[in-house]
Amino acid sequence: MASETQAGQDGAAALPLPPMKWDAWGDPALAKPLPEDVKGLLAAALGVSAVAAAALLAAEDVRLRPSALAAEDVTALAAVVGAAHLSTADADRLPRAGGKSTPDLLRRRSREPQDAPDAVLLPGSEEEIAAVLAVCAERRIAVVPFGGGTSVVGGLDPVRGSFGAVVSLDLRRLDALHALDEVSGEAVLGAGLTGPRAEELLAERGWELGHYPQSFRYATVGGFAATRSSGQDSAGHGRFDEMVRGLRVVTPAGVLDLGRAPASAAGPDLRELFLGSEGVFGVITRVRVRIHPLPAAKVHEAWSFPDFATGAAALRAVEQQGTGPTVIRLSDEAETAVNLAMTEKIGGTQVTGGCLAVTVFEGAKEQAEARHERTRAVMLAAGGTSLGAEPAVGWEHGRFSAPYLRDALLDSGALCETLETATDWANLDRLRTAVTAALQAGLGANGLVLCHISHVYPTGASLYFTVVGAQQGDPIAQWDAAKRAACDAIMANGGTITHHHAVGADHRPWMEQEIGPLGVKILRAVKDAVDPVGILNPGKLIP
Ligand SMILES: Cc1cc2nc3c(=O)[nH]c(=O)nc-3n(C[C@H](O)[C@H](O)[C@H](O)COP(=O)(O)OP(=O)(O)OC[C@H]3O[C@@H](n4cnc5c(N)ncnc54)[C@H](O)[C@@H]3O)c2cc1C
Repeated sequence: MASETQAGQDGAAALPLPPMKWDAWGDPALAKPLPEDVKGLLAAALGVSAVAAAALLAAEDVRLRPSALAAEDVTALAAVVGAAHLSTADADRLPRAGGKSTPDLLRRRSREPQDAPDAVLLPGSEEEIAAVLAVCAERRIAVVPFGGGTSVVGGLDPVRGSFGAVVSLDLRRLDALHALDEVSGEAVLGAGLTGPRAEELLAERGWELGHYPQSFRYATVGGFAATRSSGQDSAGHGRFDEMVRGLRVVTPAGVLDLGRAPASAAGPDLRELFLGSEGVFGVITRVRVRIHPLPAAKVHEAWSFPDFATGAAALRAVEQQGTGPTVIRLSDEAETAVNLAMTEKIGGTQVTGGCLAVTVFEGAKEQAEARHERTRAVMLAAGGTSLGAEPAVGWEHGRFSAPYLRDALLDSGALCETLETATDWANLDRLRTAVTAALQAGLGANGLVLCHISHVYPTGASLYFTVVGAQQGDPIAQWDAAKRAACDAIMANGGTITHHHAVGADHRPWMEQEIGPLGVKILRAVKDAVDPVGILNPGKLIP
């Protein structure tokens, strides 16, 4: 890596690196190239050509903009976290340069100078975080809280805003299980715990949180809370924000400890202000969550529906009758046809025609079986045909692998990205049709638009779109145009700008339409109260 950073600060990483590769998803050992037959299919059906793909760069060839942190700022911050927990080395800045959206990954391939935080700090306690925020407010340095680094909405963009420099506040050292209350079924988790580590610590005592987003292996507890994340088991365990009983948040104006009782009538619930606050109002340091005993049994069943509308009606009936699946999801015809729900079978023989649905049930053995039987009856009555357990087991087996597939697609010259929204059941078809049409128009005739439902509520559901097309010209601009068209279609057709990916920088232009000008004014007023200098995560969430 070449930059004109302060002398001696270039070179080897001084801090522990994030576990993910800096320019791709996850563990490089698990990355797989696309099989030749899938490449052939992509070339024939979508005109995808590997020639279009910008090559990956070696880390040494990346040029970062130089660190703008003054020597006195480095000294002041090192006095708080310790010199061993601060770095301005490019090798530490590069892996915190952004999140893992497709534009993020494509930007990492650029030979032009890339944006990166001016320094990385690893605080070890709430006191250190409070002191870092005080130094940054006084010295006018912006701060981007960094959890697992899996944002797909530009939530980690190293924006300096009106400040002279920006630092990444990597929260990985807040990784303790602080308390486990087996009587109430609650645990207090450090914000920097990754999903697997949190589950491991709970499992040692026989408990589970049950939050499994596709980014589970790398995302953190603080990140889940800061983005209102939703996991694949949301039908059984709820969204992450529904699991949160309490939060500790360090703001530049002081510390908040929110959530005193299982329920309260003491005015508006301030936890809600910090859930989904995306590092703009404060740094979440601890999260008190509802937990449940590790399930003793699991039952799987997959289903085929003749079309998406029939399948969606079945999911609605299951949710409205409360029959209790832990997982319930439905792929549309296009997603079913390419076997996207079962990553390891992509491009292979079709598992079913029509639309594939997956259900999983958990709990004590009798509970899981009873939930399965009740749900089964509703699915049959709604026109479903059982495919047995195997396709649902297959989905579960490959459920964290799809992001590796995206890397392989990008390398092969395909453009691949996702977006999501939610609406009421009565509006689901209208919204899906409008967003599909907008994405299709944005990608051109050869683009493939796939959709699934993966989160259901008594009154509505999420819609998750995956697009695959040929990279043409500047793929970042190509996706930007398609995404803008889709976001406009979402707003015009009664959807929310995001169901679980959050707002970040990418959805910020639509926030005023989402919550109205008075809503924006309220968020700005809260920002002024908790972060009067405005150092926290500039350019995100609030328009
Ligand atoms: C391949 C892939 C699949 C995904 N699948 C899902 C999914 O199934 N469900 C889902 O909900 N999301 C999903 N996401 C999105 C992402 O994983 C979530 O938004 C996740 O909750 C982010 O957690 P993180 O720890 O990685 O946070 P980061 O990406 O590090 O940060 C996200 C935002 O929160 C802020 N932040 C992080 N930690 C804190 C903290 N402690 N205090 C204050 N602010 C903080 C950051 O500043 C940033 O604005 C996916 C992303 C990818 C790349």
